[in-house]
Order: sequence, then structure tokens, then C-alpha cells
Amino acid sequence: MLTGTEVLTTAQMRAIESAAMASGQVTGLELMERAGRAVAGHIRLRWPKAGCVTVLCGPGNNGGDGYVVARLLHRAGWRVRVLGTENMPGPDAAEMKQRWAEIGGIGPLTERGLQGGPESDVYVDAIFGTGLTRPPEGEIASILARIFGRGGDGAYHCSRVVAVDCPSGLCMDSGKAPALPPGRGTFDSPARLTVAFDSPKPGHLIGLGPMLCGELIVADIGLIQWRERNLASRGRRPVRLEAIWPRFDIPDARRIEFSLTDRLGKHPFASQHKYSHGHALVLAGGPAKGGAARLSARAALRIGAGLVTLAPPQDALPEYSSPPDALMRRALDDGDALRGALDDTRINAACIGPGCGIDRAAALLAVLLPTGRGTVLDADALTALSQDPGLMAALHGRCILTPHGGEFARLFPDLAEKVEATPSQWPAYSKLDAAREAAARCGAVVLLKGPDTVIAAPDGRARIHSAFDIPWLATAGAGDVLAGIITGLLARGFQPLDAASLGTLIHAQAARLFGPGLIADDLSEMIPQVLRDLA
Ligand SMILES: NC(=O)C1=CN([C@@H]2O[C@H](COP(=O)(O)OP(=O)(O)OC[C@H]3O[C@@H](n4cnc5c(N)ncnc54)[C@H](OP(=O)(O)O)[C@@H]3O)[C@@H](O)[C@H]2O)[C@@H](O)CC1
Ligand SMILES: [K+]
Repeated sequence: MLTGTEVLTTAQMRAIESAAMASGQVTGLELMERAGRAVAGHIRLRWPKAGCVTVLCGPGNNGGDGYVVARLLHRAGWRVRVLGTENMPGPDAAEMKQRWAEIGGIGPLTERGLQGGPESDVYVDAIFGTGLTRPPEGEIASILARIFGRGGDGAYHCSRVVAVDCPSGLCMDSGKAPALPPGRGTFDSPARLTVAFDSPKPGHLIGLGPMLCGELIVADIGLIQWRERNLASRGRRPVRLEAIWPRFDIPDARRIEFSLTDRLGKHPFASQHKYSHGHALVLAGGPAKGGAARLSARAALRIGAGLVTLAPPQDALPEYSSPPDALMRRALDDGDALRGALDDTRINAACIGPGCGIDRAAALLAVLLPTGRGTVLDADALTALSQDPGLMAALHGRCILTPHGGEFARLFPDLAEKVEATPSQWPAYSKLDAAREAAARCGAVVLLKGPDTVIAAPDGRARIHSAFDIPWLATAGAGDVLAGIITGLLARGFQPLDAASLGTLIHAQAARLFGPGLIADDLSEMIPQVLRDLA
């Protein structure tokens, strides 16, 4: 069984935390104690021999967690040095600060203070968490440069840094990080470990987050059970945002089960009638364009579409005669020919774009979209779409757009600009926000590709697939294969959001199993093994 994990935005997290405290079933102090205990526990797991730790505590509750970590590690025999900000934290953090102050001193959280003390085995970064409201400046920015910067005098202690909830400065909604002061390098040295609370936030999984966090642990602090008791029963769940098969081990996080194997069947080809697994139509392009559509068609077959027809114009048909022989081929010259082909209602999914040619894609989309068929739009189809508002208006809920960043910018230039803009306020506008807004605007599922693929449906549901561990998947033709896999899943009856997210997952796992040296042609050949592993 594959599992996914619920992801919460920082606003959702705060709302849940406040509601739980308002219910009287848990106090802020209890949550803070559990958060600090989780961090201290993970430190002790990784550094079983008590050593020397420096805890950096910021002005808010993240700092409060830090004071708990200091107290618990001291109790476990560690030598603890605490550096804290001057200003008055909130009541819970103030209480934790006071409890620590009864045990040990608090030095000023300054660059000099950090440099001045003895070398530590572990540095706990409890400066900022979800409460970051603006880019850090001054002394704190300099401290962050020492911890997470590289290039200036940076990379100070990063392999010994344990981040509380997130590396400080990371925007947990967008995965963006602020610019460091001039000459201090860029914000790009990973923590050894990040212990986040309750659920991963988008920023842990997209943008710079996966790189900065290092190993990500999500610790249960008791709010999952609370909301299961109190929110789910009243239908007050946050709009669903999920991570599927993240790269990270997320041991205690709430799991969401995807019953992929139920939907695919125990054996992907153990079928009744071949039409019961649908019929996918891959609309191919003219002469000398064949490779991309052939990659898509092969992938649609491998994922188990009952029938796959590859449909180029007549003059290119001979180019499409190479194996697999299981592919059907049929010449479709223009929109009229496509209209005739679509009279066959068993054709329930289409793939358009890879190697199709922009003009041909535009002409065929004008016929295809009004039929309401499940349709994957990639490559040239996306360009055609960006040039024709009429086509954009014809998109519907069974369409899946699979743009990379450049194609997304052509389709939704204003949203791409917002993602690219340097944020002056946090939380910053993210790739996830952009995909959600795009999906709502165009009424189709939008799959915005990258190592941090985000997939959004028009109703606000979204999924993140974070796969920074397989850089070799960025290879020519890999997108054509992805389009084919998703089309095959649509043909097999998956709903568009599921087809898109499970397709992304299968595609990534095929690349992971093959390893470096992968070319796009290899991906489809790995699909049977991926499916066997799922069964
Ligand atoms: N999820 C949960 O259930 C639980 C969460 N818990 C923990 O609480 C954390 C969130 O705590 P939090 O809301 O107090 O925010 P936090 O990140 O400590 O910072 C806020 C402070 O920083 C300040 N500030 C902001 N930006 C700044 C800047 N650029 N430069 C300078 N200052 C800046 C800001 O000041 P202000 O913006 O008001 O001027 C405010 O004083 C969360 O990450 C987790 O660790 C657990 O304890 C328990 C259960
Ligand atoms: K932190």
C-alpha cells in the first residue's frame, strides 16, 4: 500500500493549534513541551553520547521550544549553552525561558556570542518557525548566514544543526528563503536534521525547503488525534493538501492511504475485456516528429490502458510503424477526421502535445475539448493553449495540463511573475499557490513539473510530489512518458487528480529504480517492476 501524508499550510496549522487550545483539551505549554521533547529525543537518537549543545532561541514560540530542548538535554547529561534574544516572548515561551533560567544562563543571541563559545557537537536552531513575518535583518540575518550560508564565511556548523520546525528564515509556505546580507553567500547549506511538528508544511517539500531541511522528521505532538476527534466529525477539515510519497522519512506523520493497488488490480494486466481498461488516443505529429508521441503511447500501454491508438497525419504514418506491435495506428489528418474517430465512445482518454506541432494541436484541441474526454495536454498543446483564449475557455475538469516552469509562464504569466518576485512579506507566494490559482482559473487539473511537482485541482485540492533524489529524471522525453502514463491512468478510469498524482509517482519511481544513466525510453520498461512492487 502506498501512503501519502497530509500537508498543512502555516495558517491551517495555527488555526488547528488555536482551536485545540480553545477547546481546553490541551494547553500551549503542553504542546510546547511535546515539541521540545520530540526535538530532544531525535537529538539523543542521533548523538547517543551526551555532548555539548548550543541552543539558539528566537523571540517567539519557536524559541520557547528551544528552551525546552535545552532543559531536557541538560537533564540527559548534556553540557548546554543557550543564546537567546532579549525581547519578551509570549507567555508560553516566557514560562519555558524562565524554567531554563532556573537551570542555566542565557547569553545574548549575537554573532559574537555564537563565535565566542566552545565548539559544540550540536547547534539547535530555534530562532524562527512558522511566525516569520518578514526577511530577517541585522544581527539575526548574520547569524543565519553563519549557519546556513555558503560562499562568504558560511557553512559554519550546518552538519551539526538541528532545526526546530524549520531552518530559520525558510518560509514554510513557499520554500523560499531570504537573501543573505551582501558578501555572506546564499542561503543553501542544509541542516543535518529538521524536526517539524504535526504535519509537513509546503515549504518543507518545495523550493529550497528539501535542500535546507536535510533529513525531515515530522513529530506527532498530539494534535492529530485532537482534530480527528473534533474537526473530522464536524466536517471541518482544511482543504486537502497532501504530499505523495515524499523523499523523506516521515515516521510519525499522519498517513493518508492511496489505494493504488485496489484501483490497478492485483495484476495490472489481469483483465476481463480489453476495453474495460479503456482506450487511449495519442495524437501524434507530422513527419520527423514521431519520437515524443511514441514515448507517450508506449507508456500508456505499459501502465495498462486496454488499447492505445497512435494517430499521426497520413503522410507521417509510416514513421510510426516501429514496435510495440501492441500499439494500434490510425491516420487522423485534421479536426474532421478526429471528430469521426471520437464517435467511438470507447475512446475515453487522449494525449495531445508531444511532437504534435502547435498548429495541429490547436486544430485538434478545438474538436477534442468540447467532447469532455479525459485529456492530457502537454508540450505543443500547451503552447497552442497559451495562444488561444478560446481553447483556454474550453478546458474542463477532465483535462490535465502538465507544464514545466517555462510553459506555465506562457500560460499564466501573471502567476509565474508572482512566484518569481522577491518577497517582501512572508509567507511568500509559492509554486503551490500558483498551481492552485491556475487550476481554479482554467477549471482543469494543473500539474506543474519540477523536482517539486505540485498538482492542483480546480476545487482547491492539491498534492506535492517532492523528488529531489532523482536528478537524472530531468532528461529529454521524460515529460512525454509522464503524459503517456497519466493518459493511460485516465483511460483506466482514474479521476484526473489521482491520475496526475499517481502518474507522477509511478514515473518518479521508475526513474528511481533504473538509476543514473536513464534515458526516457527506459522509463516505460521499468513500469512493470513499479507495478509489481505496488501489488
Ligand atoms: N504548530 C504547533 O502546533 C506548535 C508550534 N510550536 C512552535 O511555535 C512556532 C511558531 O511560534 P510563533 O508563532 O511564536 O512564531 P516564531 O516563528 O517563533 O517567531 C515569531 C517571532 O518572531 C518575530 N519575527 C518574525 N519575523 C521576524 C524577523 N524577520 N526578524 C525579527 N523578528 C521576527 C515575531 O515578531 P513580530 O513579527 O511580531 O514583530 C515574533 O516575535 C512553531 O514554528 C513551533 O516551533 C510549538 O511550540 C507548539 C505547538
Ligand atoms: K527554527
